Amino acid sequence: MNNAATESLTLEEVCIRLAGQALLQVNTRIAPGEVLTVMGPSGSGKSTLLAFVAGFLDSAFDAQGQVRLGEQNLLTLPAEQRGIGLLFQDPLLFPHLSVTGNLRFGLPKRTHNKQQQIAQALEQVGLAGFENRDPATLSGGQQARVALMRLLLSQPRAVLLDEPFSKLDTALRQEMRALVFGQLREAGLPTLLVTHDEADAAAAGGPIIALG
Ligand SMILES: Nc1ncnc2c1ncn2[C@@H]1O[C@H](COP(=O)(O)OP(=O)(O)OP(=O)(O)O)[C@@H](O)[C@H]1O
Repeated sequence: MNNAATESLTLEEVCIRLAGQALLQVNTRIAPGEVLTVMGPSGSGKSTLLAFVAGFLDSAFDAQGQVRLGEQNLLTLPAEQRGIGLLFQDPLLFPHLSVTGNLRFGLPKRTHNKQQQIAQALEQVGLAGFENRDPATLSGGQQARVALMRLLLSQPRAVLLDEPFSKLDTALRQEMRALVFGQLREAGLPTLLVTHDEADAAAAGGPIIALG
């Protein structure tokens, strides 16, 4: 779609504390196109780590360390300027907007050929001709595909995935893993995946760290 990204996402000596107790420690570098999987029991701090990187960590936590994209320190930037794309278990499409409206929302304001980019994005995920559909009329898998393309059209510099396949049925889950990881690799995006599912980690094909 666009030129592949070339930046690494670096989490250097990250230590997050809650009520005076260390919750998690991470020291890692995610290469362009690589997916780092974070696993761990409920309450071990997986979502907290994503919130820290994305820029919306609750003030109940005390965080130390550095987060860098390429050479840029992300921690001094507000969430909306970090260039981080997020995918959750729910596609979170805007129900009052058509598929096109949702994808337009992802596109940077000054994009030329918006309609053409949207049509190409839909074609890439087997949804050619779905431009005017209402999200409520799409299947779960179709909604997940639109959410993925909205993310990619927003030209993020890194991606965070929080249990992105957990609400899909088994067959669809396998298909979406291949699609999501394939697209992220092709786009060269460093990606942090939080999951409980070892098959997700295997499909991601990258290193795994365990919290807790
Ligand atoms: N806003 C908050 N204020 C205080 N404590 C919080 C807050 N959010 C989460 N916690 C606590 O921080 C710890 C880590 O929570 P977190 O949601 O990161 O875990 P998780 O590994 O993502 O769990 P799960 O797998 O269940 O989603 C938990 O003990 C949780 O109760």
